[in-house]
Order: sequence, then structure tokens, then C-alpha cells
Amino acid sequence: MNKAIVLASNNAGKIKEFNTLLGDMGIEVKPQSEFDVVEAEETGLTFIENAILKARNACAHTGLPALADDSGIEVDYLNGAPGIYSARFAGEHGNNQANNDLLIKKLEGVDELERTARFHCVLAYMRHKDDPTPLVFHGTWEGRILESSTGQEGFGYDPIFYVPECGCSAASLPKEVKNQISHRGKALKQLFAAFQKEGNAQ
Ligand SMILES: O=P(O)(O)OP(=O)(O)OP(=O)(O)OC[C@H]1O[C@@H](n2cnc3c(O)ncnc32)[C@H](O)[C@@H]1O
Ligand SMILES: [Mg+2]
Repeated sequence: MNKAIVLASNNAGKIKEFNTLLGDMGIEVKPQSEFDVVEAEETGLTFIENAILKARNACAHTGLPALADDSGIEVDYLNGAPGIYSARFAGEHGNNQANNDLLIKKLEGVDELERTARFHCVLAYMRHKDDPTPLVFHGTWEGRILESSTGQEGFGYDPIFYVPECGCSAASLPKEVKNQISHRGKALKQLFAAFQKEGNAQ
């Protein structure tokens, strides 16, 4: 790796997961807060567009390569909501408690079988702000929405996301386990494979 990579995120939960996962891969990233990057407006209509907007914004402000993550949760009973609006589902951006409460409320009385949901994570890596071929990867994680919060780990919707393959909520999983099987973990594995193929991250 020749240059530092900027992590185009202000979400502390994501940043922690990236540091662990990328650290294991031998890749160092610096959060965009270290460069005083002004947050990009997420005006896209897809995770892909928003991830590219965030990565391009960080490249433009720093002159460095940047990695962005746009993610969220899709609930089948709600026809895919909150989806790309997951961070501001209840109105205020990043109010996890309010978002989780609202989701529980919207699914009140809904049968377990109809509470299916999945996390999405789209990663965009841009070598520079005008990069015409950003690397884009997508990971998903299947589960269902619980009737109440449980677990102390993770962030965001983790306390109300039941993971059938583990028999508990995402917030009840040790960090290492979540990182191995999550939407973000899956997308990052693809990014790592692409970096290895390119020989470096530039
Ligand atoms: O845009 P950045 O600065 O990265 O931070 P953000 O929190 O705004 O991130 P997004 O726009 O991608 O919105 C993602 C939403 O989905 C939630 N989310 C994403 N990944 C998650 C995960 O692994 N576990 C729980 N919630 C997650 C997260 O809490 C946000 O509410
Ligand atoms: Mg955001």
C-alpha cells in the first residue's frame, strides 16, 4: 500500500468494525474526521450511489484514495423500508434508539415468519475523485426483526436483528463472530480479494 486510505464514514460503530477487519487484512485506514472532511449529502436513491458519493467526497477533500460504506436494513413486511433511509428512519439522523423503537412499533403483532429482514452493505473504493471505475462490492446478512432489543455489542439495528444461524441477536454476538458473517464482513472480503488481484490498493 503506497498511500493512506481514508475511511469515508462518521459512524463510530462502522469505523470500529472496519479497523478490526481491515487491520486483520493488513490494510490501514484513517477516518475522514482526521482530515476534517465535511460529510457528503446522501442524495442517491441506491446504496451504490450513496457509497460512491461518500467516497468521492472524501477523495476530493483529501486527495487520497477513499473507502465508503452505505448500508441499511430492508424489512420485507415494510416492502423494503427503511432501506437506504435506515439512518434517518425515525427522522433524526443516527438516532438508533428511535429507529429501533419505530421498527418494533411498525411490526407490532406481525407473525415471526413475516418479520424477515436483511442488512445490506455496499462498499465503494475510489482511487481518486475522478476515478471512473470505482470498486463496488455488496454483502447481505439475512435475519428477522425481534419484538424487543437484546444484547450489548454492535450498533444501530443490531439489538433487534435476530440471526437464525446463531440463534441470537446481532448485538449478542462477539465482535469477531459478527465480523466474520455480517454484510460488512462479506463485502470486505470481496474488496480484499480485489486488492490482492490489483497488487495494491491504488
Ligand atoms: O454514512 P456514514 O457516515 O458511514 O454513517 P451512517 O450511520 O450515516 O451510515 P449509513 O448512511 O450507511 O446508514 C446506515 C444505517 O444502517 C445501520 N446499520 C448499518 N450497518 C449496520 C450494522 O452492521 N448493524 C446495525 N445497524 C447497521 C446504521 O446504524 C445506520 O442507521
Ligand atoms: Mg450516512
